[in-house]
Amino acid sequence: MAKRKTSDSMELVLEESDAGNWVYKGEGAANIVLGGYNGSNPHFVGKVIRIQKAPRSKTQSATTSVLSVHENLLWRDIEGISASSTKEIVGQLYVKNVIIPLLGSEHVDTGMHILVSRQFLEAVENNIFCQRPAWRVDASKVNPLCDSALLISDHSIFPDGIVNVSPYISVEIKPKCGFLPNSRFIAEANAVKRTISRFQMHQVLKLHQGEISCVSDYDPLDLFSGSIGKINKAIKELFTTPQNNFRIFLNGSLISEGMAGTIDSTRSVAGGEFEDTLEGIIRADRGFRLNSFLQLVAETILISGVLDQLLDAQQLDLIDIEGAIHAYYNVISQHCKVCGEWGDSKVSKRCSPLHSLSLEDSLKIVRDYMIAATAKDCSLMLSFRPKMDEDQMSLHNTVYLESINQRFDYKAYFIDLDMKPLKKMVHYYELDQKIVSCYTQKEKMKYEPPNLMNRNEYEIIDSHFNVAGNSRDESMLSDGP
Ligand SMILES: O=P(O)(O)O[C@@H]1[C@@H](OP(=O)(O)O)[C@H](OP(=O)(O)O)[C@H](O)[C@H](OP(=O)(O)O)[C@H]1OP(=O)(O)O
Ligand SMILES: Nc1ncnc2c1ncn2[C@@H]1O[C@H](COP(=O)(O)OP(=O)(O)OP(=O)(O)O)[C@@H](O)[C@H]1O
Ligand SMILES: [Zn+2]
Repeated sequence: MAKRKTSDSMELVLEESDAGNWVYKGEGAANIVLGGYNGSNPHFVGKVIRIQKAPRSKTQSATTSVLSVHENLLWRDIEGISASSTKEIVGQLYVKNVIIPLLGSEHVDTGMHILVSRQFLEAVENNIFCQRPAWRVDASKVNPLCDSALLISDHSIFPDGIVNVSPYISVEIKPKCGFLPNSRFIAEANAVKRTISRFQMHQVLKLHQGEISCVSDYDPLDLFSGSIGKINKAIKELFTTPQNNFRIFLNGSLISEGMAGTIDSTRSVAGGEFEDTLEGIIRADRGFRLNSFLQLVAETILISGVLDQLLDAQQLDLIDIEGAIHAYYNVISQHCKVCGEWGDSKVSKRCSPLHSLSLEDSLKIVRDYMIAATAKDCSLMLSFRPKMDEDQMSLHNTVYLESINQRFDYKAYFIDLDMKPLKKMVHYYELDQKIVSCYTQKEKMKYEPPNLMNRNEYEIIDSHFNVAGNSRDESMLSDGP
């Protein structure tokens, strides 16, 4: 490992020979995460490194600027943002100045910027190839042209400096949007958005497009409800159909089978096997541990209140994408394509006042929408360790599970708090319309027997929703200006 002098500090540089000290931990659409460091540098113990990915379909260039002109305008109040030379630095400033004031510093880790050599990235790419889900490999690779990465605490472990005598267990939950929109800019044809959660409707589109093989009964509205019964139900549903919304780690290693980034995981771990895993963590008889564990997760969500702030941040999306899209066109000073398509209709008339807003007001609407988008897509990591000595002082919060009379230390951290690219606004609008219209069509089919339906209606859905091809567009993960 080398050290390189930068303008204001000495930074660590990860070289080719360091790659073997890290193991694959997981990935999302935009980043690959390595952990389990087994080298000799104490800076890296208990940490993960988060490395940008690049879509295979796009030629990468090292010279594109980090933020576009309009993004610089949108985020100009974040000190130092326009001078930031890498995505990681922009990301850190965003977390520090925008996200932490909303979610609190207790549950957020800004991480540290480190340098990585191209040889390090290429060696990582080779080393982790076999562990990555095939569909992620097809879509993207480690971006060989980024020269920095983010070093963050591994939130799936309990690093105390004390030798760990007791095992610990962590869950990662991607809660998604926990409220129903109530904006007057929602078209009447889309009124269903006011009563059914976006997650539930999106499941129908994902099923239709072949991204999942069965729909999940998880509903974010339950998870965010503040009612223990509903939170319990949400956690059970997440365990039953985890998809990419629920993962389990034992002593820092992923144990929920086949889930490392796969979107279609129908079951996390075999119930019986998991009962054995929980021995030594949950003080209950075999057969009762799983239920207690799921209860523990639900209780912790309730007593920690950690989702309350997240919900407030999500609700910065005040006027829904059907309103915010118009403010977006004001910000980029372009003719509004949505109003253009609606022509002289009722909807267009309802939304046209949005085009008379000042630039400042339009910027605020779009900024708040983008922040809410981050809050709707982040994940929560909850880690638990049984308290062996009830009287022992703890550095962590504790939770008491009455049903089994047992106390646990716990930690709660949000991960994946990335700034979303501004150009995604158009995608957000289009996806929203697709989700609602697919859901509405499918509901209609439920009540109208197929033989009475006009054949054209099926054709319209299939051509519109591209049944054969999976329409997930990972080109969005690298944002050009
Ligand atoms: O639009 P959504 O709700 O499908 O969310 C996307 C996620 O899909 P999913 O949670 O499976 O539905 C999607 O997750 P997956 O790739 O499906 O695991 C990403 O998190 C994506 O964000 P980004 O492009 O990496 O910044 C997410 O995009 P954003 O909407 O957060 O920008
Ligand atoms: N600080 C951390 N501690 C432990 N595990 C982590 C940490 N950060 C990320 N991970 C693991 O790596 C996976 C991918 O990370 P992350 O969600 O940040 O990727 P992403 O590409 O930004 O995701 P998305 O698809 O939502 O954009 C996570 O799902 C989690 O399992
Ligand atoms: Zn408009």
